[in-house]
Amino acid sequence: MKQYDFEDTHIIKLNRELAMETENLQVFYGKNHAMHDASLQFARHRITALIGASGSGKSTYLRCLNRMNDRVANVEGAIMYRDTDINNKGVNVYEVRKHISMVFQRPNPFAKSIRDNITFALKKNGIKDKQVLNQRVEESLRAAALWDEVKDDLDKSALALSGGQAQRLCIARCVAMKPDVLLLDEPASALDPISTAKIEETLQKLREDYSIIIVTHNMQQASRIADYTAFFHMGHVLEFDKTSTLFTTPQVKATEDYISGNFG
Ligand SMILES: Nc1ncnc2c1ncn2[C@@H]1O[C@H](COP(=O)(O)OP(=O)(O)OP(=O)(O)O)[C@@H](O)[C@H]1O
Repeated sequence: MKQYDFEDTHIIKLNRELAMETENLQVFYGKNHAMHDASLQFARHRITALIGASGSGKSTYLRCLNRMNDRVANVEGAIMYRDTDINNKGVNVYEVRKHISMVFQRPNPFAKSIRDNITFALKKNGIKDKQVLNQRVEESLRAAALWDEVKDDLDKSALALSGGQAQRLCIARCVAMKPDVLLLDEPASALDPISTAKIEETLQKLREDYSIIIVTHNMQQASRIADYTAFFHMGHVLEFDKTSTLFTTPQVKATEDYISGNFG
């Protein structure tokens, strides 16, 4: 693999309302220093894509943002959300995840009905009123662009859905809890192009109400949907800019090589 200067970086600061930001985030898996000094800002109600080669640390970074790495890694530095450093060990992780919610690469619906997939967490959080629950089911399925396809099958098993529908159900399940930030780890990589297009459309609509951070291997996807893009390389964030700028006039050699396919 080509060697790049990790000091050669271009990270813009955002002059707008932030959803969250990290300051000097470091991640260690035992002795493996997997993320170095990552300082990034995420704009509110915008989509930010995290791109980079396999093993560059995108998922490691994303998982820190709602404390999913707690049991597997040592995470240092600040993760600021609404004036609170949520990397502080005293912070209630379950509360954090109500605000900052994660959708995984493989759709993972519960072996329950479509309706129960959505209402499960709501009920656990004390919402019992049937009318409120029904309303939340419809709202979140609509937000995830799934309502029209499943409205007559709400009591059927979620396991009968196609991969693309199941992934949109997982998005609806997150949205039902009304989080602030949605983290998505390659949500379309296991899906066919039509389902991928639906997910992209869904994310673009969701941007009106949510701040979205998405890991993707697919540079076309990043350029289609993301307002901002961060380029990761070997555990370093080397470039962060508006997506259109990063893809047309990258400032860092490693980014330029990566997006032009001249990498590795
Ligand atoms: N749970 C873990 N335990 C130990 N090491 C890990 C763990 N998860 C990731 N790593 C290591 O951290 C580094 C970054 O991996 P990570 O999965 O974050 O990269 P990535 O850019 O998301 O890759 P991919 O695109 O293949 O998912 C790699 O060296 C990987 O081996």
